[in-house]
Amino acid sequence: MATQAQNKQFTREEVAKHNKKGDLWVIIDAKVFDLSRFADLHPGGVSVLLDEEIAGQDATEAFFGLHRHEVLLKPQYARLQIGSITGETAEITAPKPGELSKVPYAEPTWLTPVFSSPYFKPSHREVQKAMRKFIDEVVYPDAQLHEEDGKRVSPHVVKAMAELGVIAMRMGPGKHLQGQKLLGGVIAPEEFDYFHELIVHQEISRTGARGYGDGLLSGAVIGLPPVLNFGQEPLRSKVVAEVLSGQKVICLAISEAFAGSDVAGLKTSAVKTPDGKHWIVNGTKKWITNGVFSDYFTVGCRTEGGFTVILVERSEGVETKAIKTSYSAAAGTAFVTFDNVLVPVENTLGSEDGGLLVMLSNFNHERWVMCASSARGQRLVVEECLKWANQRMVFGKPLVAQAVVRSKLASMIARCEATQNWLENVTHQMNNMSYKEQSNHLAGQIAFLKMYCTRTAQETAEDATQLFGGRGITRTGMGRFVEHYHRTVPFDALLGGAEDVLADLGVRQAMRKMPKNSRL
Ligand code: HEM
Repeated sequence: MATQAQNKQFTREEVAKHNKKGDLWVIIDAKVFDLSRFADLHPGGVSVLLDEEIAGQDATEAFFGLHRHEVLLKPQYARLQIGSITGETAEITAPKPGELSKVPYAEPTWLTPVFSSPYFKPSHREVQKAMRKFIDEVVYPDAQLHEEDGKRVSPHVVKAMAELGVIAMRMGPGKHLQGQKLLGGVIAPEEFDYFHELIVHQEISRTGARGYGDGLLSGAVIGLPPVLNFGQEPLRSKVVAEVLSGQKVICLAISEAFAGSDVAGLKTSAVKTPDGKHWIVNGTKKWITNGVFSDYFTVGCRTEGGFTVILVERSEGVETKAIKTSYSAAAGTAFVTFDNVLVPVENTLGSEDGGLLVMLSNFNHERWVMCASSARGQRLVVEECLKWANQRMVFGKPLVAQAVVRSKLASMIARCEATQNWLENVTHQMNNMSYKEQSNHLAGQIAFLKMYCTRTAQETAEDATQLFGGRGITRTGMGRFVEHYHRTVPFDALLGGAEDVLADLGVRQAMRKMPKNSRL
């Protein structure tokens, strides 16, 4: 809110008199700023402020060519405003928490005025509204802070996510939602479908903080379903309740330095004790998201007759070390070692030697979640690029006046729209198929969708970096989201199956369904 001093009115002529060192005012978007004392502290230096086209003048265009709007919203800079220009009103406003963006293509069509959708009902909009407000107000500030300092998600965010049922909603529709007051009662658990879940993931992805986003208990999205679907009572209810309430953290521990997409090549072993009451687990796991701060590990193990999934609790013999990856340490990415870890046989998830089924039934949902986030991440970059191309002046014209820039924007927008539309179609199929049918019919579709999402995401990252130039490789300032996106986008192309592996899977699935009587 404007202070009394900020309500003062000045003419442009009055402002023009304050144009020297020690007495320096500028106009930005009809607001008058006194930079007299700030000039020496200005990160961009003093000389640029003393330029005759800036000092005492309207610096709006110069300012927005060099700074993000958020600079003016920071309290230490906002208080430099001393008033406004008589008879003029500021035009540039920051989006309010929870608001939809008005920038074209910054929202999917179902959230764009006048457009309609066959898929989304009023309850989806209600969930979207509640999620956006929650993300903007509670999660976004924490995300920006910890993406940078590498610390894990703050306890107040975990608490709020648990209370609003966000952790549970990220696991999809199902019995685990029963008894949860989702988003304070905005949606009944039995009404919750895959489109509601799609919204939850896409709103989270808007934080533009990829490492923190994974640190936001993504381990549960992939590590808890095996417990939920294959765990034995009473362990199942205990672990599910602990994780959904945010008291305990779980992760999925499958990939190893020895094998990633090649599940059959895993070396971590589980051998029964002579009395048959325990497993003894030995081995290592690598790139385990949330592993650093996990209490439970859903572990893929080699067993005598094949492959078994076992829930290992953090206990003697379990150690986790942080791995430095190209995104934030807030994700808690770990190298995990199991050294003669004793685990009760009741912790077996699914049947002994039947671990492949446990893993495979998890994959479709996991990959679809990644598609949801990836598609929304691309859209965020489209919005950044549209704003930049519009406000950045080059050769005396906005960047968007260049045909080559428009061509890049066109490709970005087309990829983004194609991805979201395919994603919505797949989501509709998920809503109308049983879990088993999904495994049978959607594994190929989802594999191709993920391959397409992550390839197009990388193309968009490249194009965006070109548009932002040096700022696209700078971690602060105008291009900070583009730099971040370009640096972290390869994660999506690797997690949940590398692109080439998924492409191959999709084609093999299709060939299996080829009719025997079909010929050219
Ligand atoms: C209220 C007035 C201003 C404030 C609070 C301010 C603040 C800042 C801050 C925080 C930065 C660091 C980069 C960032 O985080 O975006 C910066 C950089 C810079 N500022 Fe300002 N600034 C102001 C006005 C201006 C004006 C009028 C100019 C005119 C030319 C200017 C020129 C620059 C330049 C050249 C940089 C370096 C940009 C870069 O490294 O890409 N600033 N300013």
